[in-house]
Amino acid sequence: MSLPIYLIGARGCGKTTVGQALSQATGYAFCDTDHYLQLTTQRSVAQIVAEEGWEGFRARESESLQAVTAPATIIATGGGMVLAEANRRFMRENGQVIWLNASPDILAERLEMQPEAEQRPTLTGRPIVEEMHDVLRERAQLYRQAAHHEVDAMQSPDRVVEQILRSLSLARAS
Ligand SMILES: Nc1ncnc2c1ncn2[C@@H]1O[C@H](COP(=O)(O)OP(=O)(O)O)[C@@H](O)[C@H]1O
Ligand SMILES: O=C(O)C1=C[C@@H](OP(=O)(O)O)[C@@H](O)[C@H](O)C1
Ligand SMILES: [Mg+2]
Repeated sequence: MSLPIYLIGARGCGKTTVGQALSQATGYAFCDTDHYLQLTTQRSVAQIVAEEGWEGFRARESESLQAVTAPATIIATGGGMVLAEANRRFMRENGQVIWLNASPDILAERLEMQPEAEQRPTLTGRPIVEEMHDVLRERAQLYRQAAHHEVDAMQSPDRVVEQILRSLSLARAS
């Protein structure tokens, strides 16, 4: 059975973009937990947070992780999926977990170019560069704990896909 592949990492590291390319390269299905929530609730992340708070969003996000998990599927998670210990354990136990790692300055640069504010309401109320520094300071250890493999996400999406495929085949060979 082909285990699901979970992509984790901060906002802007490319989980959605790389996930779609990896799906093309492998023939696996593609799912994005934020898109799943948008479809099933007919609301954006910003609307869910406005109506239910971040706590409500996090509960829905954890449910979406379980709902989209299936064999032979690439799953792009939201950047905060790793905050819950149960989600970190679930991903590690049910699939291969890949951390797309990029520096806070690169992440901020990408997010400034493509903010998608309805899907990415502010987490801290601080300017984006400071926010990404704060977020990685808090979460880097959680991404590291959850991941089976870490990949440099500051390369082109095609190179990131290649590196993921290499990590997975090396893992299978060892
Ligand atoms: N490897 C990459 N190199 C350059 N830009 C990228 C890369 N990956 C993603 N991007 C860009 O960064 C932005 C956020 O990408 P996205 O896939 O939505 O990230 P995430 O799902 O991790 O938040 C998009 O504008 C996307 O085109
Ligand atoms: O980092 C976070 O806490 C979040 C990241 C977003 O997803 P992306 O990482 O796909 O941007 C989305 O789930 C939500 O706005 C919360
Ligand atoms: Mg995304």
